[in-house]
Amino acid sequence: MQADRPKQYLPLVGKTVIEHTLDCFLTHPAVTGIVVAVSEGDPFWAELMATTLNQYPQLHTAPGGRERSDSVLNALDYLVNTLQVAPDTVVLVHDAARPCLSRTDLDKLLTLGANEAAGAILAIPVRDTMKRAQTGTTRISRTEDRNGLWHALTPQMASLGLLRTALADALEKGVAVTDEASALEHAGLNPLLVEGDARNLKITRPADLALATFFLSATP
Ligand SMILES: Nc1ccn([C@@H]2O[C@H](COP(=O)(O)OP(=O)(O)OP(=O)(O)O)[C@@H](O)[C@H]2O)c(=O)n1
Ligand SMILES: C[C@](O)(CO)[C@H](O)COP(=O)(O)O
Repeated sequence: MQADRPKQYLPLVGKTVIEHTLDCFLTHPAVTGIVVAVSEGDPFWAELMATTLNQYPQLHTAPGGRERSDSVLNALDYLVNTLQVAPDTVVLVHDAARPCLSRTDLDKLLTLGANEAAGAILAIPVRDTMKRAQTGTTRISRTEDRNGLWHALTPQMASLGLLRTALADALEKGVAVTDEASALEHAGLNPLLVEGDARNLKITRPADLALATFFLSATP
């Protein structure tokens, strides 16, 4: 992001990226608690927790990890060990860098995923023609069949006990898990794909911040 601070603390339409991300969950009646995984001694998070976020008792902090999957496991451990949350409780894992999640998409996931023992995730079908590059080059090797290909988004939803066991097992075996569904897949499960809105983008490049500004300004 070429920025002077981690991207989740960059300003976006009147507050920080992470405050927008949290909004959707802080205001949802079905969300009884939120655990945010942050690096130890993160001064930006400490400042938010001491000011704008200090009015939310349902907000908790767990230690961040080296990779995304380590942070997620730490947050799940915190739910079990510190908050004593029951294993059959439904959890949603969401990227701090996705500040444009809509209430409509969150409700759709909660509704369609409610009876899914294998979990459910927001995703969008691939629309463009997909090219496979020759290894290590920018030259096309072939065109891939896009039928049945989806972009994985977040939130990703599963029961706490199931996800924690699957994630811990995958990490122990050195399996690359870039999202929660990967861990569930590794456990032999087939989570449900719930079609979401492409506006739920992940802030990765400066242009994404401009898009997020547009989406959040256009949506009341
Ligand atoms: N050690 C890490 C890395 C990432 N994340 C979470 O995973 C989300 C998605 O990761 P991404 O934004 O892709 O992470 P980066 O490593 O910052 O990648 P990028 O190069 O895309 O900016 C982040 O928003 C953050 O919520 C985390 O909790 N712990
Ligand atoms: C979880 C995720 O946002 C789904 O698209 C993505 O996998 C995060 O991966 P990254 O490797 O941390 O960018």
